Amino acid sequence: MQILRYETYKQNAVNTEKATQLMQRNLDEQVLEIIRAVQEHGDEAALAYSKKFDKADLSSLLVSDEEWNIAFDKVKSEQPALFQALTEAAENIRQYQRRTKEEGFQFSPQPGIRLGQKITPLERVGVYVPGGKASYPSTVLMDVIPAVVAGVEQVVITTPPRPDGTIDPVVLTAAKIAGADQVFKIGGAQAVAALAYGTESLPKADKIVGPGNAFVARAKKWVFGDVAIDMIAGPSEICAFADNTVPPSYVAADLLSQAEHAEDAASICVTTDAAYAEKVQKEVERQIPLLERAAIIRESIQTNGKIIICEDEAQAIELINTIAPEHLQLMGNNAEEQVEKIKHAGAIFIGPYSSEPLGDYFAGPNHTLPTNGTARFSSPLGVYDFMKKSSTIHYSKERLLDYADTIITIAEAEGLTGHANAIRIRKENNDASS
Ligand SMILES: NC(=O)c1ccc[n+]([C@@H]2O[C@H](COP(=O)([O-])OP(=O)(O)OC[C@H]3O[C@@H](n4cnc5c(N)ncnc54)[C@H](O)[C@@H]3O)[C@@H](O)[C@H]2O)c1
Ligand SMILES: N[C@H](CO)Cc1c[nH]c[nH+]1
Ligand SMILES: [Zn+2]
Repeated sequence: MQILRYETYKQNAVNTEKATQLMQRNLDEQVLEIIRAVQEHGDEAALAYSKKFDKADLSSLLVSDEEWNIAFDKVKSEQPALFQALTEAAENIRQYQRRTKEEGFQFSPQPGIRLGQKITPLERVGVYVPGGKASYPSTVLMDVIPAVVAGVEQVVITTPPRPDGTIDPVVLTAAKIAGADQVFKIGGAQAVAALAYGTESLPKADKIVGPGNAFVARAKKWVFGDVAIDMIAGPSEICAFADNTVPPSYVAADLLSQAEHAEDAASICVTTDAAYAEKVQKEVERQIPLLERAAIIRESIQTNGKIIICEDEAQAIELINTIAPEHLQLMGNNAEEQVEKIKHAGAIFIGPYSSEPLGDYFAGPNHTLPTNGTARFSSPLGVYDFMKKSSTIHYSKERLLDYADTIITIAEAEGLTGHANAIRIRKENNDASS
C-alpha cells in the first residue's frame, strides 16, 4: 500500500480524474449497447446477457413463489443463527428508517388561505442488489426496508443469477424478511435497462435504487430522466483518519474490509504521523495473506489503496472533504470534535470501535451511500428516496379577490394574458361557493 505526502496525492488525483473520464467513455459504449438491446428486445436480450455475463442459461427471469419459499424455509431451519441475525438487523434498520420518514404539513398564513405539502410513496420501485463477486443479503435489507416503510406498493429486486441459474437462498430469505414483492434473476446494465423501460417479465419501475459495479452505476446514469434513480452508489470506498492512539491493526483491518468488495474498491488512510503511516502499511501487508479474498484485496490495495500523510489536522480535514468518501472513520483522539468539521461523507463512523462493517450489517443507518465524491451532493438511501411531494394550495373567494390585481399585474408583465384572464374571470363573476 502506497504512502504518499498530501501534495503528491493531490497532484496524482488530477491525473487519475482524467484517466477515469477516458475509461468511462469506453464503458459508456458497452453500457449503451446493452440498454438499447433491452429496450428493443426485452426479455430475449436480458436472457442473452445473463448467459453471456453470468453464464446462466435461464428459461425465466422471475423467481417463482415455490423457489422463494423453499429457500426461505431452508435458511430458517438450517441456519437459525443467520436467520436470527438478519431478523435483528432488519429490525434495527426499520427502527432507524422510521425516524427518517417525513410527514407532510399544512399551515394557514392568513384566514382563508391554506398551504401545504402532501407526501406520497412511489408506486413501483426496482432495487438492484449486486451479486457478481459477492452475495449481498444485507443490501437487500438496507434497500428494501426503507421502501416498505415509505409505503411503496410494489418493490421488486433484480440480482444477477449464479451460473446454475439460482439465486443465493440467503438473498431470497432477506428479501422476504424485508418485505419485497418479487425477485428477478438479472444483473448488470441489462437489469437497470429492464427496470427503466420494462420487459415482458419485469415491470417498468418509477425509480431504481441500489449499488452495483461500474456497469450498473453507469447504466443508472444513462437511464436517469426516463426513470428516477437514487444516486451513483458504485464501488465501495473507505477513508480512515487515525492517529497513534489507534491500533494500526484496527485501521488495516477496516481498510481491507472494503478492499475485499472488488478490485476497484478504494481504501485510504489519512494521518498526520509518518511513523504511524508505516505501521499501518506493515499491518496491511501482514493481514492481506490471512484473508480469504486476498487476490481481490491485493489488487484493490495496489491500485486504489493509499496512506496519505498530512501536515496537520486542518489539512487532513480539508483533504477528507475533497475526497467526500462513502465511509469515513474518525478513529483518533479528537474524533468527536472532528465530526463538526466534516462537510462531505456518506457515513461517519466515530471512535475506534465503530468499525465500518458495523454499519454495513447491523447498526441501522443505510449502507447504500454515495460514492466517487458524490457525497458532496447526495445522501444515504432513506425513506425520503421512496416518497415524493406535492404542494397543496387553497384560497377562499375573499382571499383570491384580495390578491387578484396583484396576480394579474405579474401575469401581464409576463405577457401571459390567459393567466391574467383566469384570475380576472373570478374577479368579475364570483358566485361559485368557496
Ligand atoms: N455502495 C454500496 O452500498 C455497495 C454495497 C455493496 C456492494 N457495493 C459495490 O458494488 C459492486 C458489486 O459489484 P459486483 O461485480 O460484485 O456485482 P454487480 O451485481 O454490481 O455486477 C455484476 C454484473 O455486472 C455485469 N458485468 C460483469 N462484467 C461485465 C462486462 N464485461 N460487460 C458488461 N457487463 C458486465 C454482469 O451483468 C453481472 O451480472 C462492488 O464494486 C462493491 O464494492 C457497493
Ligand atoms: N460496504 C458496502 C457499501 O460500500 C456494503 C456492504 C454490504 N455487505 C458488506 N458491505
Ligand atoms: Zn462492506
